[in-house]
Amino acid sequence: MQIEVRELWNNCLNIIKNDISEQSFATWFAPIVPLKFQNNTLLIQVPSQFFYEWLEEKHVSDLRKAIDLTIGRHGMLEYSIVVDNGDRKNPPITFNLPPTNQTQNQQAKAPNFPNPAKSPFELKNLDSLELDSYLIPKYTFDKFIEGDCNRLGRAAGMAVANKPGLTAFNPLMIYGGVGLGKTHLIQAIGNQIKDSFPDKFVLYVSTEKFTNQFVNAIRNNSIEAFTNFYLQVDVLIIDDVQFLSGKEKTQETFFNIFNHLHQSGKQIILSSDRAPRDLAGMEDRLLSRFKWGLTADLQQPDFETRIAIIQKKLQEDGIQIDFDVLEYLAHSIQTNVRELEGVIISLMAQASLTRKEIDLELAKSTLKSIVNEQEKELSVESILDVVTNHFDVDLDTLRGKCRKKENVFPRQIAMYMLKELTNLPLKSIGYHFGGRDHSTVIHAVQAISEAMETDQSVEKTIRNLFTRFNLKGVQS
Ligand SMILES: Nc1ncnc2c1ncn2[C@@H]1O[C@H](COP(=O)(O)OP(=O)(O)OP(=O)(O)O)[C@@H](O)[C@H]1O
Repeated sequence: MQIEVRELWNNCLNIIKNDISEQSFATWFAPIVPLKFQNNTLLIQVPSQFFYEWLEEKHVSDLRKAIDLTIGRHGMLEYSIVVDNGDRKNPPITFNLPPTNQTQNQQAKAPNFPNPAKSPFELKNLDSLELDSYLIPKYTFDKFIEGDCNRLGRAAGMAVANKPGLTAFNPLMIYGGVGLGKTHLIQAIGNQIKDSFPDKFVLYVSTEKFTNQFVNAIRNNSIEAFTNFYLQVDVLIIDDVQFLSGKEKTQETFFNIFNHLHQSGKQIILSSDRAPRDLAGMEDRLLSRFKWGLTADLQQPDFETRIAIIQKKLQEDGIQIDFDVLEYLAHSIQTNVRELEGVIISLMAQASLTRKEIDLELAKSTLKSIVNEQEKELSVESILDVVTNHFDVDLDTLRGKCRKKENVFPRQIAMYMLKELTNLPLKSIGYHFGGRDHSTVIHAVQAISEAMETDQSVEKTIRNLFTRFNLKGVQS
């Protein structure tokens, strides 16, 4: 029986492995222990309540698929959670993973519109139906940390949420790079409107989904029903409009829907990964509509905002960490809030697995294990490694306070390289050299830049160091 359950679970793992990232697999599935298989029910042991909740929230569809393919559509899954004293909870918690024929998968997944039960094409009378907005409740303003990076977008979003369709911000277009909070912000607007104006029909839809619905409507000869459905929306939230690029027919239909809603005083909220002026493959008339209201960008969060975001996320899980750990995390992950969240989650998982406190050591080892190869190559450590090897100084001396010329020069080169090869702000570079302030870094960068102009050997040295990172030459 034991062998059978292990084999069964290994088969599940092989299926899941193909569907998720290596890191997620290692973090969330490798620690699971299969315990029993009986009456079509697989019992697995997970290390903590947090694990169980995470799997249920994020990997329900992966598990369902694996169970379907190994046990069959009637397969069930049960959890046993290891409690703090190392014992298993008894009886096991039954995981809410029903057989496929009464599946709840769709609810657990990202909004998957249209849902057959509520197909927009069958919609006859809005009043008689409870409509799904496809909003995720956790995306609220309260959880969206404000900083210089998002102040305008957040304020405009609040204004729109308070008076949908009645401000000049129509459409409201939020744009910005990957993982900077566009979806969170536009969903927060939708959630707040739903709270304050329960009668309004708020609809969130990704551009991809909108396009698929449109293509299906063409195929089913139901364009009119499709358009009519959208014309009944009071607040239309469309995510990732850059995906409309090059899709002329979808753009045309969207243009008509847009015009109609706008003229009727309905609110339109859009997100894009770039500014309207940079949206290639988009009809001019649509682009000009996008610019009618307010366009606000989300930028990379600054250090203080990153600290606040980390604090908030940990607070939500009732976890407190020392400021030096917070500072380390905020200095190490600069670009993307999603990445920042990923690290926090891995950190919590590691702490839960190893039953350790989240301290600097755990933060460093967790972070180290999740940076990808390219980042590894250009990590602070690797750059300092190249410099210390080249000049034959040890790391502590390089980072330390010694003012001897033979140490100052490599230190200034290291600062220069960090400035050139990473996106780290000057303050963070200083942090890696015993907490020196940004003016020391500016001075070092200037000194090396000038030396390169006047002294060919310095220029050659830098060139050599850069080639270690497969860069063709010095970036000016
Ligand atoms: N200011 C913020 N405060 C709190 N959480 C944030 C903030 N900005 C982003 N996040 C979180 O970061 C994660 C990524 O955000 P989101 O998915 O909204 O980014 P996005 O810009 O839509 O990314 P993509 O371009 O990949 O679609 C989410 O979990 C979100 O809650």
